[in-house]
Amino acid sequence: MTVSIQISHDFGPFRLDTAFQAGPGLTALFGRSGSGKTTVINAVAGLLTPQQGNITVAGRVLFDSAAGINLPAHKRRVGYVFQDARLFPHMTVAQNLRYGKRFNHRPGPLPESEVIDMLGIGGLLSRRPTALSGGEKQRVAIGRALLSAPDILLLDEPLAALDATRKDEILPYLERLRDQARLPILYVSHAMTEVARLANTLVLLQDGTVRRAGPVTNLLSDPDLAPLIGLREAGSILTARVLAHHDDGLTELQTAGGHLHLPRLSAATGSTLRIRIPAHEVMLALTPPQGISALNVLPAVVDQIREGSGPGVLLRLATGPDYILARITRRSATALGLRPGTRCHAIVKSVSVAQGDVSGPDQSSA
Ligand SMILES: Nc1ncnc2c1ncn2[C@@H]1O[C@H](COP(=O)(O)OP(=O)(O)OP(=O)(O)O)[C@@H](O)[C@H]1O
Repeated sequence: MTVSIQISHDFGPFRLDTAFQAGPGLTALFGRSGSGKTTVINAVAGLLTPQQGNITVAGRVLFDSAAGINLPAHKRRVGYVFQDARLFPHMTVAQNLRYGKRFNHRPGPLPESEVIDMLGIGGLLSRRPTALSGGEKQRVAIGRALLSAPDILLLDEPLAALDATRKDEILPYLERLRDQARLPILYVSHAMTEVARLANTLVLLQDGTVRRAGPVTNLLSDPDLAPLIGLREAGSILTARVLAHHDDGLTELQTAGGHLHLPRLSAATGSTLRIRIPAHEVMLALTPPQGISALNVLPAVVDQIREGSGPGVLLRLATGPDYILARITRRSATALGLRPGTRCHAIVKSVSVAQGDVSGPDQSSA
């Protein structure tokens, strides 16, 4: 494993007791405010010395309390990007980027020209930070971190200070970073939409401990974890391939469980996409629905049912080898007689789309 973390620290009222491993690609640390996400990445960066534990990144031991190893922050080879970009205001973008290279003589994961290209900051090089939007500042901060030749990137809610439009603007750059940077990324967030779009691996933190860690697809389709993720945000992600762009303005996607039709997408035929199906956007029918306007109906088998204390139930449905989550009322589940093994049809009312495979290009060989 590329990253291995096992740390304990007692702050008095709050105790962190966290262990997880992460492979290449983007690992999201997700949890409510105060669950310990920033404390974990501060420990990796060397900004906090845990009372006990060990941290290894790309084969280098950064911290091992038993062996008395505690590398200082500047020797850890971490690139840290904070919520606010923290660029040097008196320097141009080019000088800020070069600053990243100042303290190391090793080649970075990507050459400078590729970093500039990947982050789309070539046109900004002579500007000062005051002349940049929030999203542009964050892209420069990521570039500066990458050029310091890190073994790992730590991103602490890099979109938190941006409005919705700026967030949408920067997300495709983060997808490219995930797919092209060739180094592990720990990404702190409490926004499930970002996590679903970007993560390969998910670490769910609750009160300082890891509730679950694993591939994002598995965790997001687990009904037992939905209350922790947030019932309104619950939903599964799948990989889909663009099959065709039709003349009537629809794009046809192939998932392992069947075909979906969405309003025209710009992605090329044959490309792979990551799609998210929110649980509350799925309806169920026992027979193939007829006479309805919904285009997207997948044959499914009920795999798991989770009842909560409210009026809703969560169902995990197998659609081929994939799983999707559906949230319907307990009354409907009873009326339809749903139980594990029931064959049904999932009517998918809306789907959101992002670039990239759910497993990530690096994970296939992991
Ligand atoms: N130096 C410290 N001294 C005492 N308590 C601390 C210290 N650093 C963090 N904590 C406590 O540890 C807990 C976890 O904080 P942390 O910032 O890691 O949470 P988080 O999940 O990143 O939250 P948020 O999403 O709000 O940023 C909090 O209760 C915080 O008050």
